[in-house]
Amino acid sequence: MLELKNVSFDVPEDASKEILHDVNLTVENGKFAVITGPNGGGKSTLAKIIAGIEKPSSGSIYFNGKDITETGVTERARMGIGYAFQNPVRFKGIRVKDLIRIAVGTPISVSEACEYLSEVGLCARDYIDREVNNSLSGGELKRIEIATVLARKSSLSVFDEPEAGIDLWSFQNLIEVFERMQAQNRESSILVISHQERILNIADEIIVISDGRIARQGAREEILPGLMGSDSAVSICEKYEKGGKAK
Ligand SMILES: Nc1ncnc2c1ncn2[C@@H]1O[C@H](COP(=O)(O)OP(=O)(O)OP(=O)(O)O)[C@@H](O)[C@H]1O
Repeated sequence: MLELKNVSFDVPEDASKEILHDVNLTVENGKFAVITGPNGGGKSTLAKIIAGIEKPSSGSIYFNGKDITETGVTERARMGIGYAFQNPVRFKGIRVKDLIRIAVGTPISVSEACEYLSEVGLCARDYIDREVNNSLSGGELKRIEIATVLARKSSLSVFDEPEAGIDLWSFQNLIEVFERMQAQNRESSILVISHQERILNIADEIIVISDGRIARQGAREEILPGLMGSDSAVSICEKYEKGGKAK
């Protein structure tokens, strides 16, 4: 279980600019939680704090009862927190198969590495020996990164806008990937940052972040109807950008 208690974050160079204010959040084991809300609300910052890339200015983070506030990204990965960036990093000189092997953490065969690529809809033989550099398209890179998170088999997997740059077919595949992840390990949790209605529709819990604060959080059945209001997930952003509250 992940717990954030009174987490705040201000820009290191300018302490007067607080990006997250007093965030309290719990993701129980086995849950699929989605964080949504308007652009610039603080979602990616929160994901980076959970992954250990950024340290909160105040507050505490607990993972399975252990205080991990001071631990860095590598240690958190070892503890079972996987993270996929909004904009994945390119690694010149590293091949896709190496990246997957690093994620698994133990030596694996090429065909085992290929299975993870197939999971995200990539034709494995076309990609397994490719370098993770600028020659990969944004959508390909995004899917390869999702494959590495699958390979990690983390107990908590955090995905920052996994749908960004992904075509419609792959998007449906992505939903199935999440469903399979949870079916394979009922205790594993997934935390996704997304604006997509189809991802919100499969969430157990929805957390709305606006202006650095949790505006709403609760079960999907409770939160989603107020967000959808008119007809689409776009209304989430519009409502909050106008300073409105979800009903
Ligand atoms: N290092 C930084 N220095 C200054 N401002 C920052 C820094 N990091 C983030 N911010 C600001 O903090 C706010 C929250 O950013 P964040 O990326 O967390 O938002 P988000 O909710 O993920 O947005 P989006 O939906 O557009 O991805 C934004 O206004 C952003 O410009």
